[in-house]
This record gives sequence, C-alpha cells and structure tokens, in this order.
Amino acid sequence: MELIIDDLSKKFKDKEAVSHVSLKLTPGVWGLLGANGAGKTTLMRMLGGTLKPTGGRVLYDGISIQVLGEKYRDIFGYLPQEFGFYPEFTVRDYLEYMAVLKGLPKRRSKEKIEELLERMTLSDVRKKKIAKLSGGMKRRVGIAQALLNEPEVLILDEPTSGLDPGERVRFRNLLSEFASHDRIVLISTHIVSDVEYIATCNAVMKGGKIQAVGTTEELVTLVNGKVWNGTIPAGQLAEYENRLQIVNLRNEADGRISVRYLAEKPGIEDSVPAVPRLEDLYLWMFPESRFDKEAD
Ligand SMILES: Nc1ncnc2c1ncn2[C@@H]1O[C@H](COP(=O)(O)OP(=O)(O)OP(=O)(O)O)[C@@H](O)[C@H]1O
Repeated sequence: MELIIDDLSKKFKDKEAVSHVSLKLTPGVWGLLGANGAGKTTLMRMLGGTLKPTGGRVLYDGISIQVLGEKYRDIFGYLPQEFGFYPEFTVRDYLEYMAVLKGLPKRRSKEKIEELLERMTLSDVRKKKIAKLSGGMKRRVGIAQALLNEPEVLILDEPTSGLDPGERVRFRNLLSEFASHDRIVLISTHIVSDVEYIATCNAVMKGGKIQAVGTTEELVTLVNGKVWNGTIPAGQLAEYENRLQIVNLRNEADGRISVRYLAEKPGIEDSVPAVPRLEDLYLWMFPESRFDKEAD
C-alpha cells in the first residue's frame, strides 16, 4: 500500500501555500513537522480530497484519489485542526452519527464505538454532551471519529493540541499500534516530541516545500557537530542569547546557567558537543519557533 504525492501544489491568489511537493508515503507513522504557516494543513486537506490542488496529483496504490472518489473516502480517516462538533450531541450519539455518515454497517459500528470509547478512555463520559467536555476530551472524541472506519490512511492535523502529557503518551502508543497493522498514519505537529520516537519517517516542511525527509536518526545527523552544552554566568544570559541560539537552559546551584545551544562552532569556552535530538534539527531549521516551544 502506498500514497504517492506527485508534484502537488496549491496557490491561494498569489500565495503558494504548497509548492511542488513530492513524497511517497508507505505504511507506518509519518511525522509532518513544520512551523505555523509552513503549509501542513493545506497539504493534508489535499491528501483528504477536500481541497483541490492547483497542480500535481495524489495516487493511492497507483490510482488518483479523484478517480477513486467514494472508495478512497471509505479507507480514509481525518482529524482536521479545527474540528467542528455538534455540541448538543452526547459523545455516543455523535460517534453513532459519524458512523452513519461513514456508511458503517450498524452492528459493526456498535462494536467499534464501544472499543473506541474504551481505548480513548471516554467510556465514563459517553452520555455527556460534547459541549460539557474538556478540550483534551473533545480532542479524543475527534480522534475516535477518525478511527471509526479503521482507515488505511489516517491523517491527523495537530492531534495532540490540548492533550495533557499522560493523554499524549497514550495517544502515541495507540497510533504506533494502529500503524503496525499495515496502515499509513500522517501526523502534522510542531511539537517534535510527539513524533520523535514513534515516527517511522519524518518530513520537514517549510515555506510550502518539503525540506528534508528521513528517519529521526537520519535527520538528526543534519545537526551533528552543531549542538553544544556549556555554562555561563547568570548575569550574562541576555548577552549570550543575542549571540547564540540557546534551546534549553537550567539554573545551577552555583549560580551559573547550563545552556544547550546550536552553533556551527562552540560559542562558549569549555563547551562540549551534545548528542543531537530531532528538536535540535527543528529549531535549527525554524529558529523563530524557539519562543513558542511546548513542554513535553
Ligand atoms: N484559504 C486560504 N486562503 C489564503 N491563504 C491561505 C488559505 N489557507 C492557507 N493559506 C496560507 O497558506 C499558508 C500555509 O497555511 P497552512 O494552514 O497550510 O499552514 P500550516 O503549516 O498548517 O500552519 P498552521 O500550523 O498554523 O495551521 C499560510 O501562509 C496561510 O496563510
């Protein structure tokens, strides 16, 4: 099974949101990393067939998704970034309604809904109105609806926003397990830790283009020799921040500050090289995003 993105582009007036993207997605978890405005949502909407490309095509096992139409929708699951719920529906009624829209046979949908309520730890709130749920619970309902038809291609746009750390770990485990059954799972995120350990492969998007593709291990080699640990006097942080791209810091008991920073050459005396992580690559490629890092 494969989903081929072939020279895909989308132009909004004179803004090219996605520019000549080509990528071959195979079964496994794929991380689509990129800062706000990189083009991730636009790309995902075209993969779902809800947005018409200006150029290029998407092929599922060699056939255009436009040609497949209804057949493609049957094997496709999507969680949009902005997810419109029916706030007056209960969780269960909503999932039943979505199952009908997806054309699931009644018996199968009953079993599937029970299973998903359990797996997404929503059983206790099944009779609650969606309007009354917390943000994280609503997100889990969104994920559950995307999984209803056990899609072969599952696309999740920023699925972990609003989830607490425990929910995020459970969600990552669920996706890994789901993808192990010969399914393509594509997750867009700007929270690198969401995909760092579970993604079979990552694609890094910037300015509408895919800038790098590879496993986490392959991608981190791009910042080999550029990640350093050093210590600085507490009063001089601002000065060092002007010169270096500091990605992490910790106040030490002796009043100094340990910093992890990115640079072509060491910029602090006695610095030692650090083992690069995917987040270092991301911050190297998107230096502006270090101000809106989210906690793991
Ligand atoms: N309907 C539209 N009309 C005009 N411009 C658009 C439209 N949709 C997206 N864009 C522009 O295309 C670019 C890519 O947007 P997109 O939403 O795909 O990025 P993204 O990587 O998903 O970012 P975010 O995480 O903030 O959603 C942005 O500059 C955005 O303003």
